[in-house]
Amino acid sequence: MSQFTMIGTPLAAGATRVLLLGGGELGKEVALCLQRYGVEVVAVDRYANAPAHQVAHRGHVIDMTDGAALRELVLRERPHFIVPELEAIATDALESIEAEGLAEVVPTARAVRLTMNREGIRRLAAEELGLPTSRYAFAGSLEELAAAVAAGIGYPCFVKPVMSSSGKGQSMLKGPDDLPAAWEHARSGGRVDQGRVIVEAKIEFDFEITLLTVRASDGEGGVGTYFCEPVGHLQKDGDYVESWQPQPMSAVALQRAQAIAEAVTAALGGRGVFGVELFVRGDDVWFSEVSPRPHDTGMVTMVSQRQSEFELHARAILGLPVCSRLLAPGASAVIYGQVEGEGVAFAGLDRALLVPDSEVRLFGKPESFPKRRMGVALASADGVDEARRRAREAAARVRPMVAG
Ligand SMILES: Nc1ncnc2c1ncn2[C@@H]1O[C@H](COP(=O)(O)OP(=O)(O)OP(=O)(O)O)[C@@H](O)[C@H]1O
Ligand SMILES: NCC(=O)N[C@@H]1O[C@H](COP(=O)([O-])[O-])[C@@H](O)[C@H]1O
Ligand SMILES: [Mg+2]
Repeated sequence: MSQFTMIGTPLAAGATRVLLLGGGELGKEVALCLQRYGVEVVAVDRYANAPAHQVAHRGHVIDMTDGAALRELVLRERPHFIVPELEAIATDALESIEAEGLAEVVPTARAVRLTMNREGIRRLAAEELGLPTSRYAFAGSLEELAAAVAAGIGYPCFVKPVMSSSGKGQSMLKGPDDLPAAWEHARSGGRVDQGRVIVEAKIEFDFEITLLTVRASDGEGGVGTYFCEPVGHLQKDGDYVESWQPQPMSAVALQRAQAIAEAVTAALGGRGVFGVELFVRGDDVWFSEVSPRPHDTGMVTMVSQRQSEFELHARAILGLPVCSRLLAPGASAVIYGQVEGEGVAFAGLDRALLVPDSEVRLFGKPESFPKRRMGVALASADGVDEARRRAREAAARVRPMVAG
C-alpha cells in the first residue's frame, strides 16, 4: 500500500497563490471555491486546525494583529492575493505590503483598514458620502461616553468596541445605569481592545438586511457592480441566528438600499464581495456597516443562488465573470456549540436531513463552547417562510456532544 500527503505540496509553478487571513467557516468556503479554479490556498488563523486549515494546501498559525509576523509570512509565502476573512488584522502592515507591490490585498488594503474599525467606515459613510445612519459618537473613556449619550445620542442606544464582530463586546443600553457595565463589556469583550467605542442611537427598523454586493469584472476590462437579492436576518445579542433570501421589500426601499451599497462599495474600491448591512423601515433605509468580504448571513446563498457569495468572491478576485441571480428562496439557521470542550461530535444528522431540501454544514472547529457557531443548516423551498421553517427544524435536530 502506498501513502502520500498533499499537505505542503505546491501546485504547478505559475499557479495563483492566495493567502487567506482568517480560516473560519467563511474562509473555508472561499478556499474551496478558489481551489476549483486551480488556485493554491495558504490559510492562516490564530489557532491550529481552523476550518480552512483543513482544506488548504498549507496552513500557518500566527497572531494576525502582529504586523511584523504578517510581513514575515508574506515574504515567505509570496502570495499573489491576500484575502482577509476576519476583523483582527494589522491593517497598517497590509497597507505597506500593498504599497510595496508585494501582493494585492482584496478588495484593497485601504478598504480593509476603513472597515475593520467602526470609526473609519462610519465617518466615510456618514460624513464623506452623506449616507443615512443612526446618530453616533465615539468615546475613549466612560466619562466621554456618558457625555456623548447625554449630549444627543439618547436611549436606547448601542455601545460597541470600534474593533469587534459577531456582537462581541456589544451592549444595548436602556438608561444611564447601564453605562459602566457597557463600557467594561466593550473593553473586555471586543476582539482587540482599542480603548475606544462607538455609541449609536437605536434604529427602530421593520427588518434588517445584508445586501451582498459584488464588484467584479464587467467582461470589458472594467469593474461592474452586481447586487444579490436582499438577505433578511435575525440577530440575537449582536450575532446572527437565522437568515433568508430574498427578503421582500418595497421597490423604493430596494432602490435606496442599492444606491447606498453602490456608493459605499465604490468608495472602498477593489474587487470582491461586500456584505452591506442595512436597516429598513417602510421606504426608509439606514446604512449600518459593511464587510469587505463574504458575510455570515450570506451562507444562505450556498442553497439559494447558483453562485454562492463564496463563489462570487473567488470569481471576482480572479477576474472571472459573475452571476448574482437567485435560484430558489432559501434560509440558514445557526448550529451553536451548546457544549464546552474539544473534539465535539454531532448526533441527529440522520433526522436533520429528513427535512425536505435541507443541507447541513459543520465547520470542523476543533473546540466548542456554548455560543460558538459550529455549523449551519440550510434549506430551500417555494417561499422564504417555509425555507426558514425547514432550516430551523434541521438545525434543531443536530445535537453537538463532547466525546468522553
Ligand atoms: N444602531 C442600531 N440600531 C438598531 N439595531 C442595532 C444597531 N446597532 C446594532 N444593532 C443590532 O445589533 C446587530 C449587530 O450589530 P453590528 O452589526 O454593528 O455588530 P457586529 O459585531 O459587527 O456584528 P457582525 O460582525 O455579526 O456583523 C445588528 O445586526 C442589529 O440587529
Ligand atoms: N461575523 C463575522 C463572522 O461570522 N466571521 C466568521 O467567524 C469566524 C470566527 O469564528 P470563531 O469566533 O468561532 O473562531 C471567522 O473566521 C469567520 O469565518
Ligand atoms: Mg454587523
